[in-house]
Formats: sequence, structure tokens, C-alpha cells
Amino acid sequence: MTKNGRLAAERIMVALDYACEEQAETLVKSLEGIPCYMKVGMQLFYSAGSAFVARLKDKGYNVFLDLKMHDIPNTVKGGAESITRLGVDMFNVHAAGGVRMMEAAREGVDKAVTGAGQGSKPLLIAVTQLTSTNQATLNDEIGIAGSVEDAVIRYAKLARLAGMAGVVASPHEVAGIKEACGTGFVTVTPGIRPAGADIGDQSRVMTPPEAFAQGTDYVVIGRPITAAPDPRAALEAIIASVETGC
Ligand SMILES: O=C(O)c1cc(=O)[nH]c(=O)n1[C@@H]1O[C@H](COP(=O)(O)O)[C@@H](O)[C@H]1O
Repeated sequence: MTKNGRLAAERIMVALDYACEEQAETLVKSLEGIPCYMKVGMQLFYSAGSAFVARLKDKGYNVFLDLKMHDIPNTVKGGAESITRLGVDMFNVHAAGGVRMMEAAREGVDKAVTGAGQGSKPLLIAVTQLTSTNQATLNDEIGIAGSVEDAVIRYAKLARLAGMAGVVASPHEVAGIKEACGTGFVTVTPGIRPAGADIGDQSRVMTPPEAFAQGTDYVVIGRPITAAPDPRAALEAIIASVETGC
């Protein structure tokens, strides 16, 4: 159990970043029986499409569709409506698209759920600053002044204002987000690396137990599981580390 009493596995989102559905199916099969959340990102969705999402739902998984929409409000509204009709449990937009764009995403969700047949609303969340972004990139390339944490919290406040259920950020910013936006504002945190694991292209990283100790609601973990020689053993070790807190 994690701090708020929910099973650790249910709060771990496995990033199925694969080139094709066969590879993703093999991974899903190897994790059978573990009630983790499944995250489908752009690489898999653009190749396998909505049929793969439907199969995950048929198997009973919670699904986070990570397509990070960032476009004009009308286009995002339409995209959100279509995504909601897929029956996913969570999806995201970029907070950098602004309040009006995020509100439009919400309108798209509402339109889909008030239409024929669709049941529950997906959690709509906004990406703040990508966990691959470091201080120098933020200031010198992207051109946003100030600390990464300030930039993340500014986006989180905009997301809350726009009626988002929460944000994607690194675990380093979770405490500040919860303080600024309330404990019920959901945090989804990638940039997770078990101790000693290769950081790769991530910048703002923490171990799974450290991330949960910060009060995060969900962690997103890809390569430490998918690139492991035995992905099931890797996920089980992560779950055990969260349950024991070390
Ligand atoms: O929205 C996301 O899921 C996301 C946001 C972010 O800021 N950073 C980030 O890494 N992600 C996703 O989280 C996953 C992290 O994968 P690994 O670095 O392999 O653990 C990838 O699927 C990313 O697309």
C-alpha cells in the first residue's frame, strides 16, 4: 500500500513505448495479473491505433492515452471529443496551449459524455514542463526565465483555472503543486528511475519510493521496465520498493 492506502501497482503507469502492437502485446502479456495502469503514447498509438486501446480496456486495464495535444482551441476540442469516445481513463494536453485551449479540451470531453452512449469522464490533465527539460534548456533555449519549479507551478495554476483534474510534472515539483493547487489536484510524474538505473534523456528524476514520498498520485515508468531483461521482475521489484519505502 502507498501513503494514501491504494495499491502501489494501481498507481504505477507503465509506458508502452513500442514501435508496434506485437511488442506491446508481449509486454502486456508478461505483466498479466498485475493491476498497473497502462500508458499508450504517440509511438504506439500512431502505429497500432485505437484498436489497441480497446483491447487494453477489454482486458480491464486503466488506460492513460498520452498524446499531449497542443493546437488551436477548436482543434483540441475536437481531438478531446474523439479521445473521450475511445473510453480511456486519462489523457493529456500541453498547458503551454493556454487556458482557453485547456477549457476547449474540457468542452470536448463534456460533448462526448453528454452524447449517446458514453459513460464516465476521463481525467483530463495538462503537461507542465517536460521532465527532460533542465534549467539551462528552460532559460536559454525555450526562453522562459526563472526556475523550472516556478514555471511548472505557473502552468499548474493555469491548468487548475482551466478546470483540469491535474498535471504531469516531475516528482521534484509535486509538493509545490499540491501546495498551490490543493491536495486533490492530481499529479502524474514521469522521470522515474530506480536507484542506479540509466537516466537516458530524462533530467528531473527520482526513484519510485522517493516520488511517492513526495505525495505524487501516479508515477509513469517506461524503459526501466520495458528495456529490462525481465520486465515483470523489474515491475515487481519497483512495486516492492514502493511498498517497503526503499
Ligand atoms: O506525459 C508524459 O507521460 C510525459 C511527460 C513528461 O514530462 N515526461 C515524460 O517522460 N513523459 C512520458 O513518460 C514516459 C517516460 O518513459 P521513461 O523515460 O522510459 O521512463 C514516456 O512515455 C514519456 O513520453
